[in-house]
Amino acid sequence: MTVANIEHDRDGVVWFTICRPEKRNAINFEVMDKLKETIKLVENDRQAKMLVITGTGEEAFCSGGDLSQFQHLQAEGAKQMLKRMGELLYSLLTLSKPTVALINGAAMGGGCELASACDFRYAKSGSKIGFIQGKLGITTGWGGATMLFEKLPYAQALNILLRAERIQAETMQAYGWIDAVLPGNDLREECRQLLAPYVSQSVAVLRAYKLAAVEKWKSDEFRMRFFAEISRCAELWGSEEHAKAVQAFLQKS
Ligand SMILES: CC[C@H](C(=O)O)C(=O)SCCNC(=O)CCNC(=O)[C@H](O)C(C)(C)COP(=O)(O)OP(=O)(O)OC[C@H]1O[C@@H](n2cnc3c(N)ncnc32)[C@H](O)[C@@H]1OP(=O)(O)O
Repeated sequence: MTVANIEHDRDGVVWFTICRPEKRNAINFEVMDKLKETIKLVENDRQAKMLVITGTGEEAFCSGGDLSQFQHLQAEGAKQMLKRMGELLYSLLTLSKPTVALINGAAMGGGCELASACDFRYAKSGSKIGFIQGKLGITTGWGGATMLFEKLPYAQALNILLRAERIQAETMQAYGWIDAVLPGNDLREECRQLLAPYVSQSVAVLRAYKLAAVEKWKSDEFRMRFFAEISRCAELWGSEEHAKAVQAFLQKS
């Protein structure tokens, strides 16, 4: 059973679907490998115009890191895992083609960071969005805070991170993090309708505009901030608060 599906639309849209509904599309090392492969494919495929990332099922887009797999990671192992996914989201953020997170349900923890690395976020009405890492005794560990501070007004970004709460998609739209709330009767078709004006442009035009946007994130200063956030999360990873919070979650399940 594959952990992710990659599909190519005739209009140049590449669809990456996480296929772990039994874990609410949690990200493990296999998903990371598939995502890395897809980002490289979209970057190098002249026919690829856009990348859409979504999840399988009605319940969740992505529930973040796979706690059942990552709970056993100690200091160095945790740091390597966080940096590995951080590099992936950095490459997604700076991909030279427009990207979309199609939020088909709950987005929690690193799932919100995955969506934050995309250019657009379209959410099914009623989806819950949770930068809840603070409640686990850690911070965002895949660059999510740095990206939020880049994409939202400072106080709004800090409000979302410090609250560490589950927030309705409609509210996150008012905050400026969600770009469109969709009925979700046929979510992919509703997404395709939003993308139609974009994919009518040539790959060269889409790529040129995206590069105009991401050049600023290719600076050493931005990368330093992005990976300093990850190092701070790694420091908190070993805290007793984090261990207890993870165990509490896994034992409730
Ligand atoms: C690695 C760091 C990273 C970062 O922030 O940088 C992180 O993402 S840390 C992880 C943060 N994520 C979470 O804490 C989210 C945990 N999940 C949930 O809050 C809920 O599952 C939710 C809202 C996504 C969906 O709720 P729902 O009621 O629909 O489902 P259940 O909670 O009953 O879960 C069903 C089933 O899936 C398993 N599950 C869900 N999320 C994860 C996860 N992140 N890792 C591993 N497993 C997960 C859950 O244990 C249940 O399994 P079952 O065997 O059926 O009991």
